[in-house]
Amino acid sequence: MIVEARDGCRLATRIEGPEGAPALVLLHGLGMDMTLWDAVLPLLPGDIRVLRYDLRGHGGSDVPPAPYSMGQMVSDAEAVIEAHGLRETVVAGLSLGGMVAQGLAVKRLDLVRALILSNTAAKIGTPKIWDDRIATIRREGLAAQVETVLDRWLGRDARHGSAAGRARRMLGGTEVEGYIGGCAAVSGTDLWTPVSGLRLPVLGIAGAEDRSVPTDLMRETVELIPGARFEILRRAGHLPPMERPEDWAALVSGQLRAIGQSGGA
Ligand SMILES: O=C(O)CC1=CCC(=O)O1
Repeated sequence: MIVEARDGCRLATRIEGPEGAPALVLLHGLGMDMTLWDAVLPLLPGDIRVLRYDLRGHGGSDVPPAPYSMGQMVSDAEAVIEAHGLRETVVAGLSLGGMVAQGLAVKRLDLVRALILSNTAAKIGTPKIWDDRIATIRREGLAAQVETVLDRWLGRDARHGSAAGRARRMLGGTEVEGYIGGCAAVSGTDLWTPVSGLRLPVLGIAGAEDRSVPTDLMRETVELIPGARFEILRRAGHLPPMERPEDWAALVSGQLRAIGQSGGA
């Protein structure tokens, strides 16, 4: 289903699972698309509804001219969740998607019952780092940067396996304008203060070999929220849902059960 955002940007969405069941919303990261979740979907409990979509500028969604703001991306998430008639969802976001998830919880707690934050933080990098990256991509194109990004994303085990091929396809399929738009959204985001005011169940999942969002950076964000649980996946980089789908899905399934969103299987 296509959902139109407030500014007319058309977002490609997909929903699966039993109607009326508690919902899990999946938000991918920069240079990715909703196929990030393909390997974990069959491993999640059968009694939840799973909604995923391609962020603006990514996958099958429209690619408006850069830059994009975090406000726009949070508003997109609101539009997608509301268009599917959902409330009180569990929102799981990875990297840029995790920033959108945090921003959504700050703005619309009625839509967010719990957060699963994967390989993300309240603030990632510095404006200088992102400005440099944007300038490089504008100059050289994204194709020239694919191997550099994959090197940052993937843990040692995944570099030569099937996950590398799938990650390369996602990144290679991303348009320069969409990637740069997403870089600008990350660059302009610092959720440190508002996230420290959040009170809801949170599971943080880091990859021990993540070179994009190191475990300590992620831990600092998770520790802002009292009671949050933090897990580090061994032998995983920035894309555990692709690199370690069984481990990532087991953590998420356990959390869904712990907060009463799933009865099991
Ligand atoms: O591409 C990267 O290096 C890491 C990243 C930061 C935000 C995001 O979504 O990806």
